[in-house]
Amino acid sequence: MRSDAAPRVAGAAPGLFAALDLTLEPGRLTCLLGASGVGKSTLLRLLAGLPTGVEFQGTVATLPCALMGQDGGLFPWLTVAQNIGLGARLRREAADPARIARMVEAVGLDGLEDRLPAQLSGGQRQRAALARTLAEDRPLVLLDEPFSALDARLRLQIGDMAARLLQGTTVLMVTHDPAEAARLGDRILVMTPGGLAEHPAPPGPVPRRHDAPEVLAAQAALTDRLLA
Ligand SMILES: Nc1ncnc2c1ncn2[C@@H]1O[C@H](COP(=O)(O)OP(=O)(O)OP(=O)(O)O)[C@@H](O)[C@H]1O
Repeated sequence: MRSDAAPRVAGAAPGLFAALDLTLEPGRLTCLLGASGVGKSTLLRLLAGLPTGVEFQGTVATLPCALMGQDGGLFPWLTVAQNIGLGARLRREAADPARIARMVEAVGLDGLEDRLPAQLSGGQRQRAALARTLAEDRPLVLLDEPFSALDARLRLQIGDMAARLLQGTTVLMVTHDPAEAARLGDRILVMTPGGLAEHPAPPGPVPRRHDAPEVLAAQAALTDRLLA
């Protein structure tokens, strides 16, 4: 879903990160990288209006959003299809079976619709959680390492698919993978305890080819930056 409003987080979390000012570009996919524990998930939760467990002094302006957290958040007693349609059910809207079927197909879970999360592999669970997030069609989508459990081939396929489906949506995606950021980020940000820094994204629309020279160069530069 499109929106011209720009979500923004401005403020500091004492002991975690210094004052930062993040304004997301409407309709663009922003990738956020940074060391473990620096506060990336905290930023997502602030934008989602959820408790963070840390003190935050500042302001948040956000939009109705869909958040895919690191644990996926699937309900164990609901099937894959029921989990994907859960948002509609919670809003007391009729679930749209055609939309659910499209999402199941998009993440390659055909035939597994009636399984419970415990009957799926870790990567399949992650794909089900992604399908649920994409099915929500919110103007802001927050993804916390959405492809971390996937093998290299699925990472490319599902990442490309998600970037296409989310075209025009404002997205903040946390990833630890410089290659993913170089392929999928319209904009790339690196978070440190000192705040946020812009890293130049390769040219061209996302998803970019994984082996394009500019993408490989951006991946290498980003890796160097994260190792510094
Ligand atoms: N509910 C909570 N209560 C107390 N502290 C928390 C809570 N959630 C997170 N923290 C702390 O806040 C800090 C930032 O956590 P956060 O999950 O935002 O980091 P992250 O950058 O997303 O890390 P990772 O890349 O490992 O997922 C960590 O030191 C963490 O221990």
